[in-house]
Amino acid sequence: MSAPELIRIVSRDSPMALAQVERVRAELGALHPGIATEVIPVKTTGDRWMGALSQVEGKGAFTKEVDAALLAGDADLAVHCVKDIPGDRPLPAGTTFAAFLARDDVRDALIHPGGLTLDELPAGTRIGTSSVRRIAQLAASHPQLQCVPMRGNANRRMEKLAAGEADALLLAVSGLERIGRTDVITQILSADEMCPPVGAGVLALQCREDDTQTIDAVSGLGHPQTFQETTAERMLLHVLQGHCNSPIAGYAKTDRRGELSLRACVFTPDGKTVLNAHEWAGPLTPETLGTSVAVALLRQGARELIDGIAH
Ligand SMILES: NCc1[nH]cc(CCC(=O)O)c1CC(=O)O
Repeated sequence: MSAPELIRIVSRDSPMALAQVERVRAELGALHPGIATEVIPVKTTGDRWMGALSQVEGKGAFTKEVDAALLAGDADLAVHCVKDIPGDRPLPAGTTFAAFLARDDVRDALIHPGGLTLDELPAGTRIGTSSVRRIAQLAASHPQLQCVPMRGNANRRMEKLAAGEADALLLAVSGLERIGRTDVITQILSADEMCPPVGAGVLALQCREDDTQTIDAVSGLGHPQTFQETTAERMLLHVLQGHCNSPIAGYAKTDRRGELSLRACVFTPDGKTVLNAHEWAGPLTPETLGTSVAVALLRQGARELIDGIAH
């Protein structure tokens, strides 16, 4: 199969999303210098709507319009944060993952203009985040702090912080790296203090499943270890069937010996109940590891907990 002359790349139009596309273009350019690329930015429902995501299409709000452009043939390749791709339903029919790029930092960071750490923040400090995963974990570890709703892309959240809408923010380290703003970080939270979300720090390349020309051209950008980790995490999310208000964390990690393990937690929104499971893959495939950890959480009552949260 001959390589395509041009690959049209569709993505959200936030500064972070466009930086992600530039990474893809750079990696693709190094692998296939002969392929030209064109960027097609689109605004998604998730970018326009500043209320609760559960009031729009929930988790699909950041991917719907991008996937529609891919399926309509207006673009050949979609770049998504895996974290933003719904895990409780299959990918849109007719599309497939062609590659997962090497994983970036999975951790969350605190941004506090006064330079304090989480432990040092005075009671009542307002943390701007609408993430149910961050809210639940913070309620469990730092109940004296108060979360206030905060949506919008990372640059806009920093503007809102400067305008006094919150006293501090929690944002992904990888996102801040992509927009060149690691300077605002005052503390990086370890994955043990704040368990990352499924797909943290991973970019997915999605194609039409019949477009073997583009799939073949971009599949060389895939990172095998990231593929294994992401596959285990997404299977966990699929089996748990979480909804857009489910506080779920899941983090698969490959150690120095190459051994894959998966930790996952399901919380109540108030952080008072924390279900926790951790397993090593051993001979299991990543899919089976994800299923096994999900089953361990279901045995602890995850179904009742997830279904008990309004959405
Ligand atoms: N919810 C938006 C979003 N989607 C992916 C990232 C970060 C980058 C990543 O984890 O791939 C962010 C920003 C954030 O949570 O701070």
